[in-house]
Amino acid sequence: MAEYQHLTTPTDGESIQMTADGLHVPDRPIVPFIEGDGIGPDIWAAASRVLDAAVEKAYGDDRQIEWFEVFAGEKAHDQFGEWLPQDTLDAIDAHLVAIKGPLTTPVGGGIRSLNVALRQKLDLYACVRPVRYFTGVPSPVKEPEKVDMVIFRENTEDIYAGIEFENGTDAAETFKALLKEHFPDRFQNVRFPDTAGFGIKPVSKEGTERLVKAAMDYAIADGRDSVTLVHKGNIMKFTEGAFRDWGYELADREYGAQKLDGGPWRTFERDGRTITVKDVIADAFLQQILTRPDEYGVIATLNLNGDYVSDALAAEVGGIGIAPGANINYQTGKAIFEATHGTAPKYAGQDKVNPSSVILSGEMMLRYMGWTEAADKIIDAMETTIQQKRVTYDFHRQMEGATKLKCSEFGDALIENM
Ligand SMILES: NC(=O)C1=CN([C@@H]2O[C@H](COP(=O)(O)OP(=O)(O)OC[C@H]3O[C@@H](n4cnc5c(N)ncnc54)[C@H](OP(=O)(O)O)[C@@H]3O)[C@@H](O)[C@H]2O)C=CC1
Ligand SMILES: O=C(O)CCC(=O)C(=O)O
Ligand SMILES: [Mg+2]
Repeated sequence: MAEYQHLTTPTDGESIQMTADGLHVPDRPIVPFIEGDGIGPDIWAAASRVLDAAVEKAYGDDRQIEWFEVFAGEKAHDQFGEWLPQDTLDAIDAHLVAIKGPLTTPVGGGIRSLNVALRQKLDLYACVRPVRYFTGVPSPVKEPEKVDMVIFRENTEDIYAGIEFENGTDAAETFKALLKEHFPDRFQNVRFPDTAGFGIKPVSKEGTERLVKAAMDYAIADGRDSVTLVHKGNIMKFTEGAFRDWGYELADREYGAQKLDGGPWRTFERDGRTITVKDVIADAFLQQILTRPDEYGVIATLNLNGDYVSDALAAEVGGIGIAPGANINYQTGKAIFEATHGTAPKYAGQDKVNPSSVILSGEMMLRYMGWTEAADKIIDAMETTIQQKRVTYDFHRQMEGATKLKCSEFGDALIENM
């Protein structure tokens, strides 16, 4: 058992473990949670009640989650003087599956993203964000029901690796000198070298392959008919372009994909189905998900593209109030489930925002744990409650004749509808 400086493991319950046969989930698993900053406490209060109710309604007394609070962000800083205590990493490491609320990242200076740090330190390389439509949700597009995609966003590389040099610092001067000495042709492309800051974007073959493999395996298991590599490889040839090429090579080598005539697209057969592996440049993709969303199923993309695409796609099906996600390492089984949105600080403490993103992240977590009956209860309750037009402010402002509920009341409505 992990030794903690400030935490005490719950005495009831057991850890989830990874075995040769996959995840072993006891009937009373200990699941660490981070409440989060800003709206975190509001949405977590509603979400934890909904998750407990779903488990109870599905399994009675036979199963129960033993919640284990761990700390990051402002709460950790206030209590322990640290933004991301080692205890928290150790607890998630030991219990494998965790769920978190959003954590604040200041723009410009200050701490780097704790959200990104958690993903990188635990090597949770796949950020999985399903985007689907619930009937009745207000949408800015004409046929939102055609949006049904699952984004696989690479979570550990790209510009998020944090290799940046701030203009005016010694580090930036050293980096500039190195660039000037060793790569004078590239240095001369720096338009204003005296004041430029720099960022480096690592993208590797291994990093690409494990992410694309996760997307391909998901497409096979979930009965999807395409995997699309989304990149900006025309401009960033050796990072985003390489992502595309390595993705196609993996499809050929590991899945037996065969090139179609006249282009780079491939197909392969699985379980009597043809799965297409294709690619699209990120800017074109962003317009096509508005004009022809039904042409896309599983999306594999790099870290920054995945961040942009997640919010853009969420907007088509009601916004980031209903956009769940998971950060997963499919080899170790470690996973942290979290909403796509952030801390929405202007709404903090008002019991106002939509808790659906974190509730649906919890639904993904239950499914990941194999507790599908409880997960199904959440989906059914979500469908019923939205069709009853009982919604939070974000949907209410765009819906005719809806009843506006507080965050906690929306949680109550879901429980009532289970
Ligand atoms: N994984 C994480 O923990 C993430 C953390 N962040 C961090 O969060 C902070 C704030 O970021 P910001 O750019 O404002 O983005 P946010 O996602 O926090 O909020 C942007 C807008 O999205 C809408 N929104 C967000 N959450 C909900 C919800 N639960 N229900 C309904 N609407 C919602 C609100 O729209 P409206 O104003 O229209 O009502 C809100 O103003 C930053 O520090 C950022 O770094 C950001 C993303 C992810
Ligand atoms: O870490 C952050 O503050 C932002 C992260 C983010 O936007 C995301 O993961 O979608
Ligand atoms: Mg984001």
